[in-house]
Amino acid sequence: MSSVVKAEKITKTYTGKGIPVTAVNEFSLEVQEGDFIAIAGPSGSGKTTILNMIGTLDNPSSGKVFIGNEDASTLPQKKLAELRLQNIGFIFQSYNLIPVLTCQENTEFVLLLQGVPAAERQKRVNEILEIVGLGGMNNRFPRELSGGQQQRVAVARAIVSKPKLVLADEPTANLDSKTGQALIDLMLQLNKEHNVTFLFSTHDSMVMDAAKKLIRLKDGEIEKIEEH
Ligand SMILES: Nc1ncnc2c1ncn2[C@@H]1O[C@H](COP(=O)(O)OP(=O)(O)OP(=O)(O)O)[C@@H](O)[C@H]1O
Repeated sequence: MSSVVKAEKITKTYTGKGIPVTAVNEFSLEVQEGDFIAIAGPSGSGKTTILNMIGTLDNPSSGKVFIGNEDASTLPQKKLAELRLQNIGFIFQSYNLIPVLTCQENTEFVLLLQGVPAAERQKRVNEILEIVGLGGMNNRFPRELSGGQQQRVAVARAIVSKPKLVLADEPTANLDSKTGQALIDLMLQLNKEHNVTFLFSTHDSMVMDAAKKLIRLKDGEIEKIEEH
């Protein structure tokens, strides 16, 4: 199995005005193709900080992140942005849909950035909206969708470019338990049938139960790893 991303003893220390805060301390993880991993821990334990560093949205204070075999710290910004665009899909807790764009436009945004031609974009968007259960809703705006449907658009947008890895920061946090379970089932299906690799942060016991590997975090450090 090949390594999708690897974190090697990544540490993040925030040095604001007061005392420096070490949010994450020497966290290491290798994510392999096909993994379905959750990072769980109390509020403030460093989950989001870890995902941001693994997604190369934020730099570690020390330690290294590898995307495939590339050491992210040695790459120029432009190359890093390209590598991120080609390899990683993001699902944020707050959906982060663009309100003035329709489902179709929100979903195809990454494909536009990748220079995929219009006909191919249309085909892929239709396919993916069907997969996430939003077939035919291409022209709806986010405000015309429920929270669960908006989260599905966020999932569609994250997977439409067929990234190697999807990073999902508390994807079920704003959903009721039924909608949350449906979203987990969808991600499990994508993992099984389309070999999409997932790394979550979560407080949600349903996500923890679904995870094949569960990393319990405490005060920025790994407390325990459970394999299911
Ligand atoms: N930009 C920042 N500046 C200073 N401290 C920060 C910053 N971002 C996060 N922190 C601190 O780092 C620690 C870890 O935060 P992080 O958001 O990663 O936790 P989390 O586990 O994702 O929490 P939650 O479950 O509440 O989202 C917290 O103590 C937080 O206050």
